[in-house]
Amino acid sequence: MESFGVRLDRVTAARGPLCVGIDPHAGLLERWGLSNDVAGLTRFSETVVEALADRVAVFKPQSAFYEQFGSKGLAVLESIIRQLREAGALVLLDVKRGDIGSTVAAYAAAYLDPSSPLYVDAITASPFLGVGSLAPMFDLAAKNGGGVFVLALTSNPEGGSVQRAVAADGRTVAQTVIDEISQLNAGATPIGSMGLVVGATVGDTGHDLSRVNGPLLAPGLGAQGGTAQDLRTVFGSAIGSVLPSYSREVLGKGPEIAGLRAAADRALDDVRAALSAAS
Ligand SMILES: O=C(O)c1cc(=O)[nH]c(=O)n1[C@@H]1O[C@H](COP(=O)(O)O)[C@@H](O)[C@H]1O
Repeated sequence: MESFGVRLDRVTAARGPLCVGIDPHAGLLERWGLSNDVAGLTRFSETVVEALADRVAVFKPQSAFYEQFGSKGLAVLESIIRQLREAGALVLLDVKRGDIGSTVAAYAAAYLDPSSPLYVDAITASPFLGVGSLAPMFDLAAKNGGGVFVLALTSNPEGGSVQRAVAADGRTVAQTVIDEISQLNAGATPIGSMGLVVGATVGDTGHDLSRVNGPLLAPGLGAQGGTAQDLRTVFGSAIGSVLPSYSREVLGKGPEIAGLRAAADRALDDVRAALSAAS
């Protein structure tokens, strides 16, 4: 099986470096004229699939918005994961999982084992029980051509108090995460399969991202105030590995198919301009 890094490189070369988050907030459902229930969730999700599945490289459904409707919500999630993947996109499921190693192995089986109903190309993970506790995820991802995106410097204002705390060896917690993920990606070409999450809102991080050799997911664009121009400041020389991610900024332009497509095109134009200006 080809690695996630190889597959990501190919799909972003063909479709452009863009991730669209699928976050069916109650407020968005209302704006789209949909009910805040499973029927509304289904209609919303299928409209995003119809508008964008064949043109955007990566989709990041936010699991929480599906989980809140129980098994019926998860059935919708399973269905759109399948449709997005059949349309040639990669699915990065935003679940931010993390636990002790033996439990992490079960999360890995849930999302990164091809026989699972919720199998996806990659997931988000939380490293705050120790990056090493995520090893079963890294192992299963590597075995099956999957990816794991580990939180490093998140876009929310509260993140810094934990992530920028200085550990006993003088590095910040975030730099420790960055360094451990860098080791997992060492030597991979064209890019490794273990990613990091660094928010577009965090400014000049003061952290060294130069050796990650893996994809850098940048959420926080649009609704949270980050702009494509900010990416240069945040990522510096690592900007070539950035996967910019927009949710509400694109979804807010629905429910018309044309509106969603125009918003995704605009986002891609913005990030392309920012990434090429930097190279
Ligand atoms: O892991 C993430 O995707 C994530 C990390 C982070 O630091 N900040 C962040 O906003 N996210 C997610 O990215 C999405 C942002 O949505 P918008 O603000 O609408 O673009 C949400 O699903 C968040 O859960």
